[in-house]
Amino acid sequence: MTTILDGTELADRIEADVATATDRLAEAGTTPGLATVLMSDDGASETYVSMKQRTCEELGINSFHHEIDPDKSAAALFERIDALNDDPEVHGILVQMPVPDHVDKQQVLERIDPIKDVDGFHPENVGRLVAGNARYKPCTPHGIQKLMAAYDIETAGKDVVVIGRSDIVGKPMANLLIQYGAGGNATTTVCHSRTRDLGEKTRSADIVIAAAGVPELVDGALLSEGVTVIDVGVNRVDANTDKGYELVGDVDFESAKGKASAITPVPGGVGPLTIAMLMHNTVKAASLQSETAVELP
Ligand SMILES: Nc1nc(=O)c2c([nH]1)NC[C@@H]1CN(c3ccc(C(=O)N[C@@H](CCC(=O)O)C(=O)O)cc3)C=[N+]21
Repeated sequence: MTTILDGTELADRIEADVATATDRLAEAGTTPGLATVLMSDDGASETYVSMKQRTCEELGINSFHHEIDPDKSAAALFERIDALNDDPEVHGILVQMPVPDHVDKQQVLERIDPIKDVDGFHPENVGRLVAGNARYKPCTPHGIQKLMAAYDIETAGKDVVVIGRSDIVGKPMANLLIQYGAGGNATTTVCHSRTRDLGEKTRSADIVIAAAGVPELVDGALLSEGVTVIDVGVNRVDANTDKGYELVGDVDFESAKGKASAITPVPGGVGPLTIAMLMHNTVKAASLQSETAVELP
């Protein structure tokens, strides 16, 4: 029997608790606010940003959306970020990635006031995370930790293989996994496009976290019996559907399910948790900035 790890259900529960914390803060005079900034015409980015706005509204969080023409200069984006840094109603700022090639991503991340950096991508927050003193844990790795905890999937002493070394998922995920404490203490291997023999690594893993952005990279042949499989992929591949595409993970679900004791689906796995933890970080940001303590899930 393979357990399907239900991210949608857990995200709903986390969001209900975040909504309660939002109410407490609002009663104390601070309604949490999240600003999303989109500098892209990409359909997937538009979808994700609108999902974030909608979830804010459901939870009672103020949502402020800003679009910058992707043909504009980086200065246009920086000016907007500066204004949001100065806006007391905005507690969290998310600049949707990727930004256009002519905009230096690192400069964008460093421009955001670290206290408003609810993605946790500013070097100050990355440094805190690596030091074991995270302020805002990056949303996707944080969500994966919550999912494993909810299903009593132990990481301590386990062999975990992370596939992918992105700043958004792979690197922070590996950092959390090697830390002391709950959701950590794992023997962690980070694999990537230059890894010589991926299967050799993944077949000896207790937990495989696939975050390479390659559709169906991981199939049953790469896995051992009883493994836990976490699929971070959200790849849109052309298909004969209403939308003209189909959402495919980094894992070939059917063949992997044949080996796994537990596996996340796509959609309905990690994705919804990413959004839930963004809401969590936004309320934490409002709490820190208003110096009003609230209980968070
Ligand atoms: N600054 C920044 N922060 C991010 O957190 C960020 C980003 N940039 N750029 C892109 C990635 C991607 N991302 C997703 C969030 C939710 C789903 C999600 O909820 N997916 C649904 C399906 C959605 C659909 O139908 O397309 C699911 O998996 O069930 C997916 C992907 C956040 N990202």
